[in-house]
Amino acid sequence: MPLIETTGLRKEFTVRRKAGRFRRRRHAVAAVDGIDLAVERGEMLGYIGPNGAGKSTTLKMLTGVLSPSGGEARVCGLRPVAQRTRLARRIGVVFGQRSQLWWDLPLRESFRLLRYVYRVPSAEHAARLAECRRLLDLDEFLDTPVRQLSLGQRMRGEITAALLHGPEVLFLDEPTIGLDVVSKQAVRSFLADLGAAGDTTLVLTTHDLADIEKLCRRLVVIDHGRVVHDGSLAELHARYDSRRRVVVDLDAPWDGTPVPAGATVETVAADGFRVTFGLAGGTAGDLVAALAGTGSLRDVSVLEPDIEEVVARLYAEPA
Ligand SMILES: Nc1ncnc2c1ncn2[C@@H]1O[C@H](COP(=O)(O)OP(=O)(O)OP(=O)(O)O)[C@@H](O)[C@H]1O
Repeated sequence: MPLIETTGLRKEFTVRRKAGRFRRRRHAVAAVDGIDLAVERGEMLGYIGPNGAGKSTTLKMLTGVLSPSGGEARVCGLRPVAQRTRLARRIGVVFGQRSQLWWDLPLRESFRLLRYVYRVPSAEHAARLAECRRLLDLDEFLDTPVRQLSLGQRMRGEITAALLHGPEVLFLDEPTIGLDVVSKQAVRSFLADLGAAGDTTLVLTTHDLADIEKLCRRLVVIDHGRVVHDGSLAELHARYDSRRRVVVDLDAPWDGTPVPAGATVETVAADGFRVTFGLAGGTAGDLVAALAGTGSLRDVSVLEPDIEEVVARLYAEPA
């Protein structure tokens, strides 16, 4: 049975819109418009989409913060709103905008209090905390009040706080937003290792494409509250015919040597000494072997398809 399952999940908000000079009329707007989703244990799911697509609203319904207007959701076999307290013991939540730490207390004290909130056995709590301290480098600021932590330090604290009770699912809403390059990398590698260990199912929303590349084996893309893609990043590239590129530097200007099927010349630069090929099929090895036969091959680099390009194309498609 999937660990997370939704059928026809919907959320409508009522908004007031101008209707004439002084009048306002109420309108129902579907922020989430019929989402069917099944996530198996151990998956690392990227839940992405443009601004206002309905990502946070979905996560709020899955974590029991918001009641759906229609459809069904089950997380760990529980109904998120009706069984919110039981669910809280089985999931961890990291929402960039909201903190689960005590603002005036040192980080260490927040962690201690969370042990009582979730009634975690002392040895389990100590073991998980020790691991997070080591992997997320917490020791330097463990005794600092939360209000004095930098954003990157606080995020590492939030992730630890969400994991101390050993949740089966970790929901993260924009976990790397606003972090500097070093903190981003620390958070990403930690989450990658956590996901790879296989015990924790990760669901994250992000606008950072590097998060997606590093963390999400499966991508669910939503737009206007509906799923517009569900599959791996590789499938997304295949759908948009993304190409790998091979850039070669030559000892003599390019003379139009025949290349294997699937390879096409995209650009010729540096007076013919640098050629970029697009690879729609075949391997970079076949192309390089063909070029090596000319005797003028000096250097080769292979560029993976550009995720930015493919996601921009996907977001630009009408829902
Ligand atoms: N409490 C609310 N009342 C009215 N409308 C809301 C409310 N919360 C969200 N919305 C609307 O629902 C839609 C989806 O919002 P949501 O926050 O889920 O999007 P998102 O995909 O998380 O966006 P972002 O990437 O910008 O965070 C938006 O049009 C938003 O304005």
